Amino acid sequence: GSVLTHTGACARIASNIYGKDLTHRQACTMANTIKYLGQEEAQHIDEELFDEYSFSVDQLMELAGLSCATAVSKGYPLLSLLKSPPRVLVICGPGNNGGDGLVCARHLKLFGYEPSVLYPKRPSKQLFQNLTTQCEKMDISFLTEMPEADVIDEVYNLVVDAIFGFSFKGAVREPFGDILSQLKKITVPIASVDIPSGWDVENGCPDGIQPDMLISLTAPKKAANHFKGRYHFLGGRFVPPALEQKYQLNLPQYPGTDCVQQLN
Ligand SMILES: NC(=O)C1=CN([C@@H]2O[C@H](COP(=O)(O)OP(=O)(O)OC[C@H]3O[C@@H](n4cnc5c(N)ncnc54)[C@H](OP(=O)(O)O)[C@@H]3O)[C@@H](O)[C@H]2O)[C@@H](O)CC1
Ligand SMILES: [K+]
Repeated sequence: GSVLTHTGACARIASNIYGKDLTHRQACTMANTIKYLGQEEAQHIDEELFDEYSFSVDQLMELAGLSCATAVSKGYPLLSLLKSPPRVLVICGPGNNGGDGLVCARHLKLFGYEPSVLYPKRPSKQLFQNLTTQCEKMDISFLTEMPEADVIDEVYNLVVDAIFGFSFKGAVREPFGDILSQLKKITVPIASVDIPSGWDVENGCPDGIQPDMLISLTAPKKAANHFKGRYHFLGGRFVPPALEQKYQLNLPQYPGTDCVQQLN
């Protein structure tokens, strides 16, 4: 009945069943628990989805962003929000994690939320321009600067963190350092897309932001071991079974036709 980390849970299950020391990977497989990916492995799976399985970024980003909006609507239903109108601040970074955020904002709007987007560093690629236009055409406002923490607490019901995903490395560069330091001060919940931004993809970040929700895409990354928030969702229901098997992801069964499932 005690709460265990993923690693602890795997080890306990494996030793209960097999009564011997196993590597974490073996334990995961034998205990049939979901695998938590390292940074390189996440990048390999990403490359394989595009190069071997011929998906386009747009396709997977649409499913990833839809998963994020769906998870938000499950954790923070419209009727439960304390502030009206149901404003949500979506902060988008310079890579594909930021693209997931733009898609998420668009679906949140369709679900009845009032998203505003902060998108301070915009890549020139057509994909991101298109996603930005789609949001603008849906009357989603774009902020010109990061609000102070007390303003966020006053105006917004929650913040979607789509700043950095599994390619984040090294010390945070501006303007994202300032943005993350405001996010450390807010009291409204943060929902992080794939990785809590600023966290090391494998080792987390003890003095970083502490999201209330984490939406792991494809499969959780090792940093998710350090997640202490209330809701951990898995989304990105697009992994072909052969790829899942190759990387021994042991993904749990999504319920029915849902695009997300709650892990804890
Ligand atoms: N395959 C999948 O499962 C799918 C994955 N998807 C999503 O893609 C995400 C991965 O996207 P990604 O690879 O584009 O990188 P991401 O993490 O957004 O960041 C890279 C950007 O951040 C920057 N940057 C890095 N470090 C920094 C620092 N210290 N300080 C400041 N900046 C820093 C870096 O800048 P640069 O190094 O180029 O200057 C670059 O611009 C993944 O987590 C998931 O959300 C879905 O869309 C579809 C299916
Ligand atoms: K993130």
